[in-house]
Amino acid sequence: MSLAPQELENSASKYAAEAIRLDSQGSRGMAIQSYQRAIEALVKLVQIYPDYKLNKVYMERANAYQNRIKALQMSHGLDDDRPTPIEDNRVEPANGNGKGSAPSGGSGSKSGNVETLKADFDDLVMKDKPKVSWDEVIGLDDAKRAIRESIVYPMKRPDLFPLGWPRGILLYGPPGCGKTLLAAAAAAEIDGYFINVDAASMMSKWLGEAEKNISKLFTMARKLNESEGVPVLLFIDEIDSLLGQRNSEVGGEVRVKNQFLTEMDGINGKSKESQLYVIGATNKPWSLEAGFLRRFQKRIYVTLPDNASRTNLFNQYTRPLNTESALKIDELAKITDGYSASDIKDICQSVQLRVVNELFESGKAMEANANPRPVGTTDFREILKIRKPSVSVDMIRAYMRWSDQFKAL
Ligand SMILES: Nc1ncnc2c1ncn2[C@@H]1O[C@H](COP(=O)(O)OP(=O)(O)OP(=O)(O)O)[C@@H](O)[C@H]1O
Repeated sequence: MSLAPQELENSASKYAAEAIRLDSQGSRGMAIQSYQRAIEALVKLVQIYPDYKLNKVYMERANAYQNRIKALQMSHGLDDDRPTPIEDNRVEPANGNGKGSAPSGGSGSKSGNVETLKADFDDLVMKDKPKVSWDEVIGLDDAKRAIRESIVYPMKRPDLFPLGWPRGILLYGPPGCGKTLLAAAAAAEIDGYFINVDAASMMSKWLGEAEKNISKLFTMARKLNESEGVPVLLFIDEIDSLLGQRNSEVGGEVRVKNQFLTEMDGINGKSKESQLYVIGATNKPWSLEAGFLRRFQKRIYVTLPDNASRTNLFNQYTRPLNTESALKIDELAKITDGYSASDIKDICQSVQLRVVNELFESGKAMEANANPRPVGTTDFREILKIRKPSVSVDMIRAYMRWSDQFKAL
């Protein structure tokens, strides 16, 4: 999660803690105001980032605060002097600032019987059998080979690996270059389960103790592997946030980190029968410390696409579009040096939107058989004027420097 949502989340959490404190002191009016602010921050978060994995949790919290406001208003109408009790059925605010309990509605209120809310850990964990083929992952030949060598071959012929093989793989590099796709393709090739979690959500204040989440996650992956007898690939995105400054609790980071290292040791020390792999992904490899890196014996740089890959990406993402026959894909590849694969996908989408908008603006969109005109090289040039690469040259230099020192294929 980038900075802005983190700030919103922090502010929601701050208002909620304040509301609960005021509530427990019987300051009804002020508590209501703070609950209201917490709700506003949560709702904003969900609106701005509609796909974020924690949204369900946020909405549940917002509903709980809303119910508490109703309960407070109701009891206010009934009896001015008696504060609504909130002692019963308390819910610890997840991990957060630990300043108080989440509202329960309390036995004294008529309508505010808010259920005990537990953020649902399972909501964060997407378990899937992906159908991504290696061909869909454009370029990245070194990364594909390294993943095949460490996951696919040992899977197929474990007898050829008497000394064991690595179970931890780190994919690092700029955002939007295919880390997730690569991991999904590996899971597809071995016909395994792909568990996709993002470490930043696991560290969220709203989800209970982060180290317990880590332990639940590994237990779940182990059980799945043992019970179904199929390989399990645990993909942990933004793995650097396990070390992060987000956990405000003193000592929290250390416990999370230690829990993770212990779990990784468990996996690396496993017998040949175990088919559990951990692929960690990060855009900030430099924030990982030595203990972490040691557990990922393979460290693979997932780079920006080169010229040939950009050509293939443009081919892939313009295929479903109606393009002019003279579309110069080679030129597009040349002028997009420095753009990520996901930038290129976005650019193709923007070009299509441009011609669709044109059609609507012409007033003809709803006429029978009305279609946008084909997209051409000029459309791409126009979009590129206003769409800069999402990764800076300085960032790329930083990845290369880090690679020189820590890459391990
Ligand atoms: N190498 C690639 N080949 C084809 N499409 C790609 C490639 N890399 C990225 N894309 C497109 O961009 C989208 C985002 O890429 P993906 O999520 O795999 O990147 P990532 O490196 O994991 O990024 P992040 O660091 O932001 O998680 C993909 O769903 C895919 O559509």
